[in-house]
This record gives sequence, C-alpha cells and structure tokens, in this order.
Amino acid sequence: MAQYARGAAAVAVIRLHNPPVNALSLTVLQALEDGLKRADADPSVKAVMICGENGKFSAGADIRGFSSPKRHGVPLGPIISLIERSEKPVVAAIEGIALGGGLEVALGCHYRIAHVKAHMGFPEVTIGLLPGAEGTQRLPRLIGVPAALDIITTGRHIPATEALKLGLVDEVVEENTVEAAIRFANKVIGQPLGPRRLSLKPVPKLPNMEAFLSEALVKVKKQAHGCLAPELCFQAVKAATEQPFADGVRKERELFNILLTSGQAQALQYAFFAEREVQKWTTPNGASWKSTSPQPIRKAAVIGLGTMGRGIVTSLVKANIPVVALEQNVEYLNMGRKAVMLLLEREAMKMEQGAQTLDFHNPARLQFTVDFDVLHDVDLVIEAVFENMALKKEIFHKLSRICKPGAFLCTNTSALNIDEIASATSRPHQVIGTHFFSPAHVMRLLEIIYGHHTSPTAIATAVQLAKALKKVGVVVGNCFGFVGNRMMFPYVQQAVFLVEEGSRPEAVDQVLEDFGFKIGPFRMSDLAGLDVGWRSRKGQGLTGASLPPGTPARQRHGHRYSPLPDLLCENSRFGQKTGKGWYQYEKAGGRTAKPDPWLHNFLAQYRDTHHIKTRFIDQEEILERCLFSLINEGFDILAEGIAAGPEHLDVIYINGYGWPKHRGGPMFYASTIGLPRILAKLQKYSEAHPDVPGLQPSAFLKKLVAMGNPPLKEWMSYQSRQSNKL
Ligand SMILES: CC/C=C\C/C=C/C(=O)SCCNC(=O)CCNC(=O)[C@H](O)C(C)(C)COP(=O)(O)OP(=O)(O)OC[C@H]1O[C@@H](n2cnc3c(N)ncnc32)[C@H](O)[C@@H]1OP(=O)(O)O
Repeated sequence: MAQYARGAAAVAVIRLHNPPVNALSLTVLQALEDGLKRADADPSVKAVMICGENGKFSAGADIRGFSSPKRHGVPLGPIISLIERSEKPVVAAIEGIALGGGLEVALGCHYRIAHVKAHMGFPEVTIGLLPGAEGTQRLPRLIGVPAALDIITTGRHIPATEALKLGLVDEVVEENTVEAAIRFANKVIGQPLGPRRLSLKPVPKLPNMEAFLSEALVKVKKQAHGCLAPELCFQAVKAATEQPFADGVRKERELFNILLTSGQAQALQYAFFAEREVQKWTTPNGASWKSTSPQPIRKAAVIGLGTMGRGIVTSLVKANIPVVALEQNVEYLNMGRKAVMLLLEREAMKMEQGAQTLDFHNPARLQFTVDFDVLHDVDLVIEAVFENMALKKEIFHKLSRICKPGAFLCTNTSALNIDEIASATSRPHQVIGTHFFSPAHVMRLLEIIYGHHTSPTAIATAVQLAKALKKVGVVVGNCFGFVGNRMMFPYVQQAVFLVEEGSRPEAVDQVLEDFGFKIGPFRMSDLAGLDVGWRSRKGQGLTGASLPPGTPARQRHGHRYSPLPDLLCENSRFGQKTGKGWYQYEKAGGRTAKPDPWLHNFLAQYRDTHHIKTRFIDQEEILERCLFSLINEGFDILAEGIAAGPEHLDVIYINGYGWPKHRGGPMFYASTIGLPRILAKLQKYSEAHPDVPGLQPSAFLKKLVAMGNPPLKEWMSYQSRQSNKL
C-alpha cells in the first residue's frame, strides 16, 4: 500500500509501503493513485512528496506479477502521467533504491532529491523487459540519448552522485532525504510546472544522431548474445528520437508486449528468483539457513598462488577481508606475489573510477609467507593447490594441527572427494569444499560442497563468505565433479563423440554459441588447457601408463571412450597455452582460435584407423546430444539429492558455465522443451549409441514424464528418499 500523511505546512506525503523493497504491486499503485487524487482535491495541500518506507524508494514493478495470469490491473504508465499532470509540484525523495518502475515514478515527479547513498537504474533489460511505463521516453528527454541508452540497455545501477552529474536528480543530500524533500517542495510551491514535465520536453539533439544510433545498435547487439531485450530497449529509445511523446509511448508499449510474451522474459525472471532461492539452503538431513548462523571471518588464508589462488586472494582483498597468502617456496611465493599485485592494481584502478579505494599495500591486510605457522590465528583457510588428492590430504593434515580449533578448512577443488580430504584432519566437521571458477576474482559462482561430516555452521559460513565476495554461493552435496562438472562431463563427451563421427570442433562450437553459450566446448577446453583433463584421466587409469595392456582404444569398462583428447595431448597440443589444441592460435598464449587443417587431417586419419564412417551431422543432432545429455545428468543429480532443486543446477550453469541466462538454465530449458520430448530424443540417441551411458534416460526423468510432465516447481516432490545418495 501507500500511506498518505501531511508533512510540514502544506506538503502531502505519500509513502510507498510494501516490504522488503516497496515493489509496485497493484495495491501499492491503487494507493498511490488514491493519494494523488486526495492531495489534488485538498485545497490546503500545495505540494506533494513521494517517498518509500524503510529507506527504500522502490524496486519497481512486482516482478512476480508479470507471470501472473491476473496481470491486468492498475497500469503504471497512466499513474505516472497523473503525477506529471498534477498542478501541485510533486517531489520524489529517493533513498536506497529507485529501480525500474520506481525510477519511472520518480521521472513522473517534477523534482527529484536523492540521498548520497541511493542507487537508481532501469534493470528491466536484465529480466527480459524494457522500462514500459514511459521510462524509455522520459529518460532521454531528461539526460540525453547517449546516457539514457547506456542506462536502459545495460540495466546498470548508477549512484546518486553520477545521477546528479547526468541531471537525473536535482539535488543530492547527506541528511534526512524526506525532510530535505519536504523543505524543497515548500520552496517550489507556485513555480511554473510546464518546464518540469518531461513529456513536454524535446529530446536533446545530437549533431550526428543517425551515426551515433547505428554505432550504438552494433554495440548493443554484440553484447546481447541472442538476448532480445537490449535491442528492443534500443528501439524504444530510438523511437523517442523520432516521434512525439505519445507515439513513442505507443511504440514502447508495443515493444514491451513483444518482450513480455517472448519466453526470454519468463526465463530471466525465473533466473532472478532462482538466484535468491538458492541462498535459502537446506541439506537432506534437515540443516538449513533458517536454523544456522555463520561465524565471522575476520582473517583468512589462501594456500597456493597458482591461477586460482591468485584470483581468490584478490577476491578476499576486494571484500576487505585480511588475507595471508602462502606458497610452498620463496620462488613460487615471489611469482604469486607479483601476479596478485598486478591483479589488485587493475582492480584498484577500476574501483577508483567508482570513487572507491582498495587497501592492499598494508601487510596487516595482505601478507605473503612460506611459513605455515603464520596461519595459527586465521578464521578460515582456502587451500587452492592443484588437483592432487595426496597433496591436499597432506596439507589438510598439517592445517588441522596448526590452525586454531574454530578455523574452517576449505578446499578449492573441482571434482575431488571432500570426505576423503576431510579424513586427513582431526576436524572433518569444519572441512568444506569451495569450488571457485576461473578467473576467481571475476566469476560469480561459488559451488559450496558439504561432506558427510561438514557442520551446518561451516555451510552457513561458506555461504556468508560467498556473499561477502559478491558471489552466488550454491550449496551442493559431495560426488565426483559435484554439480557443475558432473553435468559438463557428458556434454563435453558428446561433443568429442560428434567430432569422432564426422563433425568438426568449429561446427560443434558454432551450434552451441548460436544457442547462446559464450564459448563452445572445444574453445572452452583449449582455454582451460587440455592437460588438466588428461592428468585427471591418467589419475583415473583411463589413459597413460596404468592402462592395462590390450585395452581397446575406444572402450573403457565396457563403455564407449574417445582417446582423441589424449592423443592431442600426446602431440603436445594443450590448447591456447601451447598455441595448438582443438584449434590453432597465432602463438602460444594466443586467443584467436582458427580452424586447423592439421587437426582436420588428423581426424580423417583417426577415423580411417578406427574404421569410423564419416557422416554429416546436422545442427539439431549436435545441439540435442550435447544439451540433452547434460540435462539428463542433471536429473540424476536431483534424484540423488546432490542438489536441493533444479534452480540450483540452473544458477550454477548461468553463473559458472556461460549458459545463456535468457534460456533460464538447463533444467528450466528442459521444462520449456517439455520432458516427454527430451525423453524421446534421449531414447532415440541411446538406441543409436547403446554403449554411451550418458544418453540412457535418467530414471527420474522417466518418472516425471510418467507423472504427466509436472511443472519444474513440483519436480522435487516426486524425488524419492530411497534414491538419495547422501
Ligand atoms: C506495464 C509496464 C510495467 C512496468 C514497467 C516497470 C517494470 C519494472 O519495474 S520491472 C522491475 C524492475 N526492478 C528490478 O528488476 C529490481 C529487482 N530487484 C533487485 O535488483 C534487488 O532485489 C534489489 C537491488 C532491489 C535489492 O537487493 P538485495 O538487498 O540484495 O535483496 P534481494 O535481491 O534479496 O531482494 C529482497 C527480496 O525482495 C524481492 N524483490 C526484489 N525486487 C523485487 C521486485 N521488483 N518484485 C518482486 N520482488 C522483488 C526478492 O525476490 C527478495 O525476496 P525473497 O526474500 O522472498 O527472496
């Protein structure tokens, strides 16, 4: 709702009230309209001030309302016009946030006063929409086309100080914003309102508007990766430059409706709520966020300053957590120190642009050492050495001796068994997996893996750490590859099988990049380094010296196996770092992937050697075999209770594996395709390839189809406790 009250003297106060973020529900909008009409009708009211309850103006329209079948109700646009038409000055007092429809309300007001810590923006593009309450028409009239396009097509939040420079707000205050706005309203009583009505203003002209717009469109399309909303946001702003206000509003509405019914908006809004839902973690034995408090992390340590360790140290410093960084010897320590300092200097430069500072030259905040004893007083250790169980166990054994009793011991691993690592310590309840993604100071995902003995407090503390690092922490159970990599294995395996059968790396990558992945599986493998998987396969006895003599080249444990990735490594093709992998690069460390005739020849010879008849593989088969095998593994993960729900898998894939957010994550995508279709296709492909377990439909998928393809929200109610492997 919105509360109506009288402020000092002749100012009516309308306070938006809908905790926690004052979203503009139908009730709030109705109350806002009633308040405006009441103020208009009262001759003793000379001005109106609109603010939000609890130090937040408004987070905009209620996002849940967009997918509600009863969406029709009080529309926001007309209420904003009502505010603008008021004959009494209306002042917005912006505290906390004014986002989306909230900012549109503020733009309808004649004046805007913001608190210095407030943020504003039009994040609609991030949930697949555009500012559909006349915002695309008012904002360019107020701050000009370049700034409006930037804000509307990126959805970025801008701080009040920037808003003041852009002319988006009239005043920024450090004191009580509501009182300042009431004083301001009193001062402007009687002043002409015409020039303050944005719908009456012309859009500021640019000397080269046409050229500017065509360049801007190219940039917007390039960054969109198949997402519709940025381009339609652009079209709406363009309409403001070409048409009168009323026509621009009509165009805005038309584009808004296209987006609303596109399916992408639904996917992006699902992703928005999924990200919040996974914060409310639970485990199969009943531990949960509700009943567990995290421990404070006042000081942390990172062991190992390779690529991952460097990124993790940088993340911790950025989060203002004092860090001890440890390496095994002085040579590695110096190399690590240099690399960390370089990363931090770059981060400091970026932060200075946003008027923030980064303190990392102070040894009390960042200390480098080779001495384990220095870790005696840290609250949490993140071990980030390479994937070697024996080494990790040795380190954890040492840590459990040196660290203080309450310290949490985290291992950054992408696949190894948390329980086995924990077994090397005297405190397995304080051991937890924290799987960072590279580069660790950039990537948002943190997979948090609890073992058999991990305490709820350790889980809560790791979740809290993720928040402090501005990451999305997703809590999952312990199995080989956890959630993300476990689902990735069959996906990459299919990509390699497709190449064996007749496709090419560039063809497979193209299909998956057209689908919306930032990078296809072969480009990704080249970037990560082919030797990483090779080492792991050697460790598992799948290749290398420990392979029993006589093992068929293309079979392991009775299942199909492709030795192609091993053969590339045997030819010293490790990917980008060696300038050759599935592609060729301009030099070792180069980044521009070019199809490689050597590889094409090599593939032809390989197929000849193994009597594989090359066949043409179409895009549909590439997409389905890669994606459906990944999704199929997801159903097994859900059945085993490794993740609490499909949202977890989707958040992991969007934030850690470049899955296109506008497709909502793999499990959401599966729900939009329809589970019966996925099952039928998997059945078809598994009949053609009976020796590939990843294509055998998951029992849980079959069960859901048998239960009538229930909506994603209901899937977990069909999971049986017996199949829980935790
Ligand atoms: C016909 C024309 C109509 C429309 C034009 C207008 C369109 C719009 O306005 S679309 C909405 C645009 N606004 C947004 O996209 C803002 C989304 N929210 C956020 O970015 C963040 O929530 C926040 C910055 C506002 C706050 O962040 P934080 O403090 O980290 O809290 P949470 O994100 O955890 O949010 C708390 C709580 O609030 C729920 N929530 C937030 N915003 C909305 C919203 N706009 N509608 C509905 N619910 C919202 C969020 O889900 C959390 O709820 P739970 O605690 O239940 O998970």
